[in-house]
Amino acid sequence: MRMGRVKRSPQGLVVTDVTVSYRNGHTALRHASFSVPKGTITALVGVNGAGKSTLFKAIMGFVPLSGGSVEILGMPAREALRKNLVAYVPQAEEVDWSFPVLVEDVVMMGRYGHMNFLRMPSRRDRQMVTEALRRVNMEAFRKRQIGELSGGQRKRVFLARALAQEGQVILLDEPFTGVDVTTEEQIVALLKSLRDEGRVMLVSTHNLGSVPAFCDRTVFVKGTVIAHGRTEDTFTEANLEKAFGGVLRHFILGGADLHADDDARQVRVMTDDERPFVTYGDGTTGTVRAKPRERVDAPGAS
Ligand SMILES: Nc1ncnc2c1ncn2[C@@H]1O[C@H](COP(=O)(O)OP(=O)(O)OP(=O)(O)O)[C@@H](O)[C@H]1O
Repeated sequence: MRMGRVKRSPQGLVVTDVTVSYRNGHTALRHASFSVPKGTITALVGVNGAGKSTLFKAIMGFVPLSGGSVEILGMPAREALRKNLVAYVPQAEEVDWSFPVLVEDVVMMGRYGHMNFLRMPSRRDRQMVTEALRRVNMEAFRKRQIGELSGGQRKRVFLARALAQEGQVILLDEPFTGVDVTTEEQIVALLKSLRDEGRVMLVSTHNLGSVPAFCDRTVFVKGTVIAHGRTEDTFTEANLEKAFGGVLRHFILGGADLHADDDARQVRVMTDDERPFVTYGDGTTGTVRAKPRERVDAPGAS
């Protein structure tokens, strides 16, 4: 009797030895490798220009790879993209907001890949759009022009488009930039519920403080992947130093306890088990005071 093949449970995303060079000859990523299991939220962190967006573009097939490969849900990236399994929520700057289009139309774009060439929305398509708008709390805005919305509302609309697409792998480029605390909390809650459905979320962010609070895994990027793995193992002072180097100041690690502190201009981030504390410029140390509603961006954040 022949034994059936043992089917491995597929990884969410496997990036192997990826190199990307732009047409001007600049190599933005060299030999980048990491993997992410299904049902996880992964943070992609690094300074401006580290290559985070390039990594997203490489996964989406927007830029050609000069080397390496990307596997998504156990299949080559091209196949997963063709099957509409990957959704991308771009940075706000990449979108032309003057283009006159209604919120519901933007979300319906997520359904295009599921429609035939005539692009006539079916009842199911319309239901999916309504459901997606409901999940991001934007139903009331469906007839508004996208250009009339606030930054946080636009983010939610693009997240709704990803949901309408039924993306199993969702790439979010800086979802918290220009977003108020309540919207950030709503987005985080939504990402957690999507994770519990077994989806894969990759989130590039400057807001290092919130990473330990909701990201299961962290990928540190600096022209390549310098560290990756479970957040509790990788979110260490050594990796933060490597990724953010000498510019590591003006922010304090501490998950929900993150706070800005005028006295802490020359902060070094230290982690003491799970309880972070800070060392000030003058060498004194302190524990982190709770001030959870404050956002502190890494240096160089736009
Ligand atoms: N189209 C392009 N042509 C040439 N070089 C580019 C192009 N896009 C990005 N780069 C360069 O590649 C490097 C990585 O850029 P990328 O946008 O991936 O960084 P990032 O980590 O996403 O930065 P940010 O946090 O500012 O969004 C930078 O040095 C950038 O100048």
